[in-house]
Amino acid sequence: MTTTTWITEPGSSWPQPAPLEFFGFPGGEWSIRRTGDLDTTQDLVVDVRGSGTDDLVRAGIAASFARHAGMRTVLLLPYLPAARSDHDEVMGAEVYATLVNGFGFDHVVTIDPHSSFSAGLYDHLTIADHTPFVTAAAGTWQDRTDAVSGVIAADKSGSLHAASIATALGVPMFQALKHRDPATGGLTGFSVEPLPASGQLLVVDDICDGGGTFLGLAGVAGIPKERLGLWVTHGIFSGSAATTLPEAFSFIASTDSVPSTADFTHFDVERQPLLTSLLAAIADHDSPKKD
Ligand SMILES: O=P(O)(O)OC[C@H]1O[C@@H](O)[C@H](O)[C@@H]1O
Repeated sequence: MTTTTWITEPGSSWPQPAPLEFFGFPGGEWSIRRTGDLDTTQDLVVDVRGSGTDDLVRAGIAASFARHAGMRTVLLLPYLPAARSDHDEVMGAEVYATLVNGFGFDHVVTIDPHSSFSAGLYDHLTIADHTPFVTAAAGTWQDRTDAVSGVIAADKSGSLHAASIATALGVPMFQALKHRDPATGGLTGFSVEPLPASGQLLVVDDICDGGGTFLGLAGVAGIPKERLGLWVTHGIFSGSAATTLPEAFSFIASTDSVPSTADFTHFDVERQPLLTSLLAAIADHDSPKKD
């Protein structure tokens, strides 16, 4: 279970655990109860990591409780469920957004959504900036090794985001391409622009699932793994990714948006905690704009 409840002063990025607990009825339904005094002048923040259906339903239960208690409600949903299912016959992105919208949160906060289409399906959505996380990760990596000399966009759809990261780091961006068969999920047709002969190269993308995108890219890049790093905002790392990715990348960094169970034996994945930044995005949203 990844659903956590917090209370915050409106506008604060420093939450306290909410005196609430979820419990299940014998029939399988979720509910919530107080475990102490609850200050209902504060915001109730519900924090869901990953896309577990029970976690999402618990979030809805918490929102209902808080609304009836007169509290403002905030949902932290850093990984938008099924955001990649935004163009096929099955539009999972719509289904999850409809579910979450039905919970009636006053604010929903995410980070690095897969597409503007998927993000646009959500009511009251604030998108936190993931750039500082990527630049911090790049800084950590180059402190240990050599200067980052370029950012690689893992595919066409990620090129705008990768370009903004390259700008933030003051380095050029290089475009990689791939083709995914929608029927099988199989990947073919990898290519990448000519890459610099020295310096560290950081591949930047929103999601790593099974890692095929990044292994295919590393294969055509022909760059030794000591010079190749990977940033993904949402690190699922499914299947064999935890063993195959470290064979191609010497540095892998992500956030804690998804409760990945990947076993990166003998390899440290830098996972940057999101909580305070997601809350800060709400505080920024709330504060009056200065001219
Ligand atoms: O190749 P894997 O890791 O399975 O999938 C991740 C890729 O699939 C895309 O939708 C994501 O944006 C990313 O480029």
